[in-house]
Amino acid sequence: GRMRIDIVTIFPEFFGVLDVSLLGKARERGIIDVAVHDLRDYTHDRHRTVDDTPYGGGAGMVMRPEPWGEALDEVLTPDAVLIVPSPAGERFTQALAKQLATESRLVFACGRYEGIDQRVVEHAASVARVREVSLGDYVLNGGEVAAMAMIEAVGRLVPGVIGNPESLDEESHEDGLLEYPSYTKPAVWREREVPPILLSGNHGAIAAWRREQQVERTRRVRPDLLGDA
Ligand SMILES: COc1cccc(Cn2ccc3ccc(-c4cc(N)[nH]n4)cc32)c1
Repeated sequence: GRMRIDIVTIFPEFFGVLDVSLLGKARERGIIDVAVHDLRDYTHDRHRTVDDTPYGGGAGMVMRPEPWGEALDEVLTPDAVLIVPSPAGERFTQALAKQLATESRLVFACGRYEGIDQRVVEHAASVARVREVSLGDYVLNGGEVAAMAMIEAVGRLVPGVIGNPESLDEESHEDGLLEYPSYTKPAVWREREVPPILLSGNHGAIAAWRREQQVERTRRVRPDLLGDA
């Protein structure tokens, strides 16, 4: 397949849904191979312990380095990019998604508790490229939801996964602007009309109107994308 994705998590069942979604087709076509690994398979005690108390004190638990070391020894190859979802990571953006979509191998390390012993990331960086990535400025309970979102955002950009690739060109954040509003039949719905320009057949005027809608919507909702103050 064009891309291989390995996911290490204590909740492997969480990723079962990847079999049915859009990525399910990509997997059938052999474009994207996904393998999920249970971190507890890399523990050796009776209780399959993956966490312990934090050095220096503080609330919560930290994920032990040993199981992670053994799991990544198995899946992390030098050509891979290790993606570690984290509240303290760089922001995940469409630009990063596009960059990751060109990679042949991605490994996702999904943490829980208060995160993973930092030495795991430090060691991994001696083997492969490592990126700690945040989905946004809000706190999740673990990395699985973030990994799922990133896998979907990256997967859909891998050539052959999306049926009609031209739809990728016009979407939000593609040209740095939010997308224009979309309409379909009926022309009138609950006494609300579709903007007449869209029924005019004047494709130049329609393109101009759509661009204006993008700029206006971006200025209203996401002025930060315009570099405005
Ligand atoms: C301050 O609160 C926390 C501090 C540390 C860790 C956790 C919980 N947690 C564990 C692993 C993990 C991986 C990713 C994320 C995450 C990513 C984004 N964008 N939000 N949250 C959260 C995670 C909570």
